[in-house]
Amino acid sequence: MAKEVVITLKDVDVRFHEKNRDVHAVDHVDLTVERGDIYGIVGYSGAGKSTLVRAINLLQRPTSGSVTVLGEDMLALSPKALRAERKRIGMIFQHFNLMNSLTIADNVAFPLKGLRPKAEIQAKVTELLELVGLEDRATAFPTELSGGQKQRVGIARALASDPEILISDEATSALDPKTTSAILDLLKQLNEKLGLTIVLITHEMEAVKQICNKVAVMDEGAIIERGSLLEIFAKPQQKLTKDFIDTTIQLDAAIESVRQQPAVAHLAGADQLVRLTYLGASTDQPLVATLYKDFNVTANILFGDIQILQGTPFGNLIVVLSGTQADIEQTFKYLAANDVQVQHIDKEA
Ligand SMILES: Nc1ncnc2c1ncn2[C@@H]1O[C@H](COP(=O)(O)OP(=O)(O)OP(=O)(O)O)[C@@H](O)[C@H]1O
Repeated sequence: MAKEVVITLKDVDVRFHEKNRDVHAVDHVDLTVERGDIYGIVGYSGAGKSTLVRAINLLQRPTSGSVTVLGEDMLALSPKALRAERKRIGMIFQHFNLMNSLTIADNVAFPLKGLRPKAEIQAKVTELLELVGLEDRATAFPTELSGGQKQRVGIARALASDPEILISDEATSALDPKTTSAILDLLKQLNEKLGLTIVLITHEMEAVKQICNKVAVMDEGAIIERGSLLEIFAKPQQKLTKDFIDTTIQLDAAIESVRQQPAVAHLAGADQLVRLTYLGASTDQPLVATLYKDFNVTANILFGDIQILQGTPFGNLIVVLSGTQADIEQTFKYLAANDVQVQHIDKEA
């Protein structure tokens, strides 16, 4: 059964006119998000990610295009109806945006103030603080908390009105890697437990890799590539996408150190230094064994990295292939037929 679409952006364009420059921040973007997705939007600073996601709840009105969220044509709503609709779309930010003069409990209660009876709000706040693991910090103030704890408060506050969608705008960018990972785990739990749909914008492919099921890559206001996480990691088409993926395996550093190894300095005859990338059932050992058994080509593994993406192995090997030129060519054909990507690496930088 097709999943319910909860966000549809059609031909969304955002332009800013400033005194000395015109900025085309979002360039005719189409985007479809289904219920239960954790949709990552990755791109460098200035790519237009924030502007794009702010168009979802109309914090940023598009210059043109249409925005449909949870069945509502957002641009057609009255100010009152838009306020109500925004309650269904929570948002968390890089710098948490907490009020330092209020306790943690009051920060979380803030969006509900005056909308529900006090006792009900109190019960809701207790429930939310439990959900994010901060039940014992209700009376503390934001300045007494670590960055990770502050983001947990941000998440609890964003969930106060029981939104169906959560927009995360670089929510882990100010956090160290361990805390980032814990916050991402929390988002994943909330996605599973509450059925929350999440749109996560980030400049870190590592964050996308950890929890997203879909990803779009943004550059200069446009989405240049998109697909399921596995599709994108298995067969990235654009150079920028490949660069982002390579950051998750620290490939540049690996190539650098591989180039120092004697096996590379003394490559013989037809020997080739290549990177093999594969996703799925084939693992490095059968692959390497097959190359030898069927093609007489040995693969000397100089670097190996295997990660599990949504339960599927994603492998990257840097190997020296040794054999006759003809055998190596047969090997490349075999690898291509088996969906193993081959990338040649120069032995010198
Ligand atoms: N209100 C605004 N007025 C003028 N220009 C803006 C405005 N908001 C964003 N821009 C410009 O639009 C472009 C895209 O910015 P945006 O913040 O959406 O990018 P981003 O990918 O989210 O980057 P970052 O992570 O640095 O925020 C940038 O050139 C930015 O300077």
